[in-house]
Amino acid sequence: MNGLDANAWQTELLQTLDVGLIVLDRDFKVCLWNSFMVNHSGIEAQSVLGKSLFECFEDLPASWLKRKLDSVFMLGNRAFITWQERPWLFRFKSYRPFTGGAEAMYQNITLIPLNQGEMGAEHLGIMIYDMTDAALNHKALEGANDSLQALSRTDRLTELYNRGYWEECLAQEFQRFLRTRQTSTLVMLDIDHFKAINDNYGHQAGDEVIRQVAARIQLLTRTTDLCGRYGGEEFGILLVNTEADQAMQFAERLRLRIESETVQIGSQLLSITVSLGVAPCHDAQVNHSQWIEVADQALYRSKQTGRNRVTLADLDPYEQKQTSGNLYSSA
Ligand SMILES: Nc1nc2c(ncn2[C@@H]2O[C@H](COP(=O)(O)OP(=O)(O)OP(=O)(O)O)[C@@H](O)[C@H]2O)c(=O)[nH]1
Repeated sequence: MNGLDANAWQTELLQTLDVGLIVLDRDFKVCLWNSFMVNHSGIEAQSVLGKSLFECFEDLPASWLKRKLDSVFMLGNRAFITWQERPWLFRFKSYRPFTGGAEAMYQNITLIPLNQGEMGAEHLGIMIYDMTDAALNHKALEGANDSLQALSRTDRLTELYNRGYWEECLAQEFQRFLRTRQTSTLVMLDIDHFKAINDNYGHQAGDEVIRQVAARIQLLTRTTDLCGRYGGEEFGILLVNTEADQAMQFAERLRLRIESETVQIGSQLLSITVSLGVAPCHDAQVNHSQWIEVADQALYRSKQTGRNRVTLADLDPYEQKQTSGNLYSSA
């Protein structure tokens, strides 16, 4: 085989390669434009050969790309641009049926210095790899992981956080309090006489009451607050960056809201009340479990003293303030 033949089949191979191939000179003028580029850009080689790439493709990120190309020309090192860094350089449609979901073809780019001399490379090859399948698979996997993570944190009945994840958040918040001394306050809430609802109206009615109480909690809290289902009909609400008096006002508002809105079960309208315990984070608590314990004691006190009320925990358990109806009182 002579040199001319070798040149011919090498050119033929480059033309049919399923990879985009462009060769540029130092003025960014196009010296080679293979059939992959013709097929995907819709622009024939004779329309771009001898012209500046940046004149032919005005939507290229010119200053960013020129910087990259110049450094390959000068330093003579290869450079890579991945689809994660920049999804595409040339905005090509993605035709393959499997990758129909992609807005455009995802690309990995390799920049290769060619004809290296003392003054750096004289030419530069740009290779464009179609990464659409890999990128979409990667994104689908990420999406599935996100959904799985959300599912593993969520209580199925109420769509609030489940106990495990909510406690993790509380433990983190407790650590943050130790570092920053910024007070957050915990509100524990339990539905009153819930067993009677189950007994009188059935378990499904009980579930609906739990769902409705959760919906009201979600409605009255901010997105930064962390609401979880702690047990059957008990909920934990962590009010981030909130002092005890503001938390008491919140808890009283929530209590009133639940008391004033009936829950419809079939043709019946049920009146629901809840008891609450409020506990700000405090130095006297050694960990988040003690924090829950203190709030739970205040909740227990609300139950003991008649239910449908809010009790503020005190480090001295005999010094608890309460609200019931519209009145604040001391126990
Ligand atoms: N429907 C339903 N019931 C539940 C669920 N989890 C726990 N329970 C029931 O909730 C009831 C809780 O009753 P108790 O702990 O005696 O409390 P209570 O009747 O609310 O009384 P007080 O809290 O003292 O006002 C029990 O009957 C549990 O079986 C649930 O997911 N769905």
